[in-house]
Amino acid sequence: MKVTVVGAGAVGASCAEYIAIKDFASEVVLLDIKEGYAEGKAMDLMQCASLNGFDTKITGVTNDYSKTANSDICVITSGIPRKPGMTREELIGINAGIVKAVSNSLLEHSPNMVLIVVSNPMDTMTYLAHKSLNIPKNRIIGMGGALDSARFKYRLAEAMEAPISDIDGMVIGGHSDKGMVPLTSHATRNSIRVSEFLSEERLEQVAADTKVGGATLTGLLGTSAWYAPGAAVSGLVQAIACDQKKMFPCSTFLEGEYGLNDICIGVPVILGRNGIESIVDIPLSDAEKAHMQASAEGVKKTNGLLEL
Ligand SMILES: NC(=O)C1=CN([C@@H]2O[C@H](COP(=O)(O)OP(=O)(O)OC[C@H]3O[C@@H](n4cnc5c(N)ncnc54)[C@H](O)[C@@H]3O)[C@@H](O)[C@H]2O)C=CC1
Ligand SMILES: O=C([O-])CC(=O)C(=O)O
Repeated sequence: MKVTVVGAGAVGASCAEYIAIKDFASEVVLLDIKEGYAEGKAMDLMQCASLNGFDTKITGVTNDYSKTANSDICVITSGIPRKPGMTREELIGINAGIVKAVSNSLLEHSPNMVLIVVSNPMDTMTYLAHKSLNIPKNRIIGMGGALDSARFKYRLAEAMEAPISDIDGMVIGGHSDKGMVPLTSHATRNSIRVSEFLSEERLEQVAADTKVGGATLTGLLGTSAWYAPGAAVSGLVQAIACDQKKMFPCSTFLEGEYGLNDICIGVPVILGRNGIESIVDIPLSDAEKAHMQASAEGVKKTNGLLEL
């Protein structure tokens, strides 16, 4: 199983590290445009192998796509991250060109790849990949919901003073400060609805904190987060590589599902060897449906800025 990660920056390197530590891939190729950077990150990570006990071979290359040839899974993390006070949508001007060029180069060398798009604004970058590559939609996946759901569970556990392993919950919708739809009515602690433990006001606060999870970290760090993003990507890569048929909310091209068309946005999907094996239709409350609709309008507005 060969995995390529483009962008050896904060998220790309974190993702490569988690993939290696989980030890399910034979090879990870890190590619970056900055001379020597991916080679350096790969060497540093390989020097963790004997310490962390993995056999995954990590190599780094400077913009040489021939070394990515025949990858089963490719991940795009290349592009600029936001700074405090910015929205993800403001990154479109620089990142759209990068994502378009990188996704085309990847496809040229790995015609059967499953592609995971991470660069922001992620739903729009996933849509851009879908429009530019002309490959089956099940092979293009945007990562956002897996991370947002992890942050939702973190906030729920914090509010309940419970261990995170007790909590289950999911965030769908656009991966943006306003567009996320935390599915509070479906969230549970050991199968008991969270509304049994927390007041409506506290649950609203949990949802609000979840939605600005990325912005909060950007304010603290001066750039956006990388540990949980890297871990979330590695979870998707593992589900595909190991054909796990696990459910994650991911950005995928919709054709009528959830009443939406011609958009990539986060919905629950089953991930396996074919990428998106199926889209899962779950019942939403009227409020959740309205949030999803508003979220889709926001994503479509950003998509409108693309030169397709
Ligand atoms: N979807 C999600 O949940 C998340 C998305 N992100 C996004 O991921 C992206 C990367 O974030 P970081 O890793 O923190 O940024 P970073 O600046 O640490 O790394 C980005 C890397 O991309 C490289 N790069 C730029 N243009 C390239 C090209 N044409 N080809 C190959 N490499 C190129 C840069 O040299 C740099 O090393 C950002 O757009 C950020 O907003 C970050 C976290 C979560
Ligand atoms: O906040 C950002 O810009 C990066 C990101 O998407 C996240 O961490 O959720």
